[in-house]
Amino acid sequence: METKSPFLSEPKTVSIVGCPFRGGQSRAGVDEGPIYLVKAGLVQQIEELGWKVNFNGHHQFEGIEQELAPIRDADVLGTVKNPKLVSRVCEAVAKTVGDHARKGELPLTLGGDHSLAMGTVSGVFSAYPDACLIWCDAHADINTVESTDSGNLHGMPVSFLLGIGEKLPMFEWLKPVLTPERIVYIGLRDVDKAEKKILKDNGIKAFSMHEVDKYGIGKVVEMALDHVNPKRTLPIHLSFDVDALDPTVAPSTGTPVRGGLSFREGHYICEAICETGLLVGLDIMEVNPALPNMDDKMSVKQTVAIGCSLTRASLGETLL
Ligand SMILES: NC(=[NH2+])NCCC[C@H](N)C(=O)O
Ligand SMILES: [Mn+2]
Ligand SMILES: [Mn+2]
Repeated sequence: METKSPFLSEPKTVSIVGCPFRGGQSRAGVDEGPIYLVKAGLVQQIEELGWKVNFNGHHQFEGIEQELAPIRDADVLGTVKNPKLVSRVCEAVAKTVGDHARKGELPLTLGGDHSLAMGTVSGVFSAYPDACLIWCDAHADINTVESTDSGNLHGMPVSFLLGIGEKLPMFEWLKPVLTPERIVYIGLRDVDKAEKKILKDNGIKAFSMHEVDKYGIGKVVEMALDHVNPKRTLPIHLSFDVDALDPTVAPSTGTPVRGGLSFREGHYICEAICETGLLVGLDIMEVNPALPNMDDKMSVKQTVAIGCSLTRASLGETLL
């Protein structure tokens, strides 16, 4: 770890924000993701790369969950599921992540489902308003309240961050911190029809698996950075949904889609972003240790290990 960050304080510190949360989607188990990642030794692995690590236990959302329990079954607005719960949790995450970022620490958020990115991106962009966002995912997660078929908020965080679509009253706290030219996608291959239109109408740059096949991952990451960060001066937030990887590589996730990134392609993205020296925020999302089924311990081990190795690659682990 020789490079000195223009943004982070010394000694370089990672603050882990463990988010055992699943309210943005319907499959049980994704709330166990952060617990498994830490149990696999992630704290020590990051320390071995030369970082100071803050981790004081996972975020406790019980207070919020209990307080909202009486409205639990009624927490639906139109088609949108759990909007009050997701909003309250993301608001808390935004505050925690923002506080770490303002102190010059690098917040590492362990999901939990990808709705949490409303919190992580809000938090990081409150500290770095000119930051850019690199979103690695099979999905665009840019459905709006109007366009969603599933009603799951983990399919909508990007539209909320951009401030497009109908604004739900409980998300009053969430400011549109993101602009369309400051986000770029890598790995897309399961984008809803309405989402394709949103991407097009807003001129949002995306490198799908088609572009990864066509140009190779090296060129794709270079083009993605050229788009959001042409002079390589702006802070970078990387939000990595493990379903960006092929299901043969990362099987334990809620919405797997075949034809994804290889093991190396996924890690290359993290390594190349690390090499810029501009990373200020990182999310590792959608690791679900209850999938594909309770008996498949090998798949869980493999996916948790990849959550850890993607993190290490983002934080300076090199092959040589
Ligand atoms: N973070 C995720 N895994 N998102 C999957 C979203 C799938 C689908 N587009 C939806 O809106 O529900
Ligand atoms: Mn996804
Ligand atoms: Mn996602």
